Amino acid sequence: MHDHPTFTGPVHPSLRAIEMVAFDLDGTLIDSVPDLAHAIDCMLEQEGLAALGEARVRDFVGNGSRVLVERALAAHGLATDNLARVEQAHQSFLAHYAADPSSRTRLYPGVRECLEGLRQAGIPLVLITNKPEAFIEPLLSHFALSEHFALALGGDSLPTRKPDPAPLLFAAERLGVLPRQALMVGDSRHDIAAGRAAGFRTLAVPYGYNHGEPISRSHPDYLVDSLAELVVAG
Ligand SMILES: O=C(O)COP(=O)(O)O
Ligand SMILES: [Mg+2]
Repeated sequence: MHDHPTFTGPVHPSLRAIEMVAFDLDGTLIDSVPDLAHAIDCMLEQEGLAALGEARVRDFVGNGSRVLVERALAAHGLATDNLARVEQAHQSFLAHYAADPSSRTRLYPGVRECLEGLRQAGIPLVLITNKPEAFIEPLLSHFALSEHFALALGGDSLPTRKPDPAPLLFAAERLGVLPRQALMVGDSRHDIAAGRAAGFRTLAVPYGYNHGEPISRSHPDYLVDSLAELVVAG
């Protein structure tokens, strides 16, 4: 077990006996909805549909890019069983998002301190997002966070994504850590469900995207207002 020698204060109880921390990305580390909503609205404009804006799009985030696009089309009353139309809209969204995934996106307060503190304590970190893998590296490098993660998995890296536990179990096995020695940190019920199904401990932040519902309803093992609470004296 690590002895967490460089923490400035007491170790947060969620980290006791933890040998790997898995972080969600959107809504946990980064407030990405402004860029996601912009790309959705550009896609909608191309499809001859009205923009939805950040407040609407925020509640659609959490199950990957294709479901995000389906929800945006459904908000306009369009059936999502028209696969060709969904595919075209998805490709349009991906192209718009790829053109600018970060200029309106911000790191949440406490994130950098948390990642740096955990790294200094020698705890390996992994990133497990439902967003397509292609966007992970551009975003992490934009915020100079790439070096913190031993492994990063996207929603299309494996056959299944959160709330399925497969990416969490894959990461634990890759790092040689038992599920009960791992902590899943996220903002959505899909993170908590995946963490629980994988046998990880779970910790939630309340400020992200959870389809408009309080994350406390998912009964995470821990809830913190800021990730800084993991590494500073409380
Ligand atoms: O892309 C999404 O739907 C959500 O991504 P996340 O898993 O990083 O929150
Ligand atoms: Mg999230």
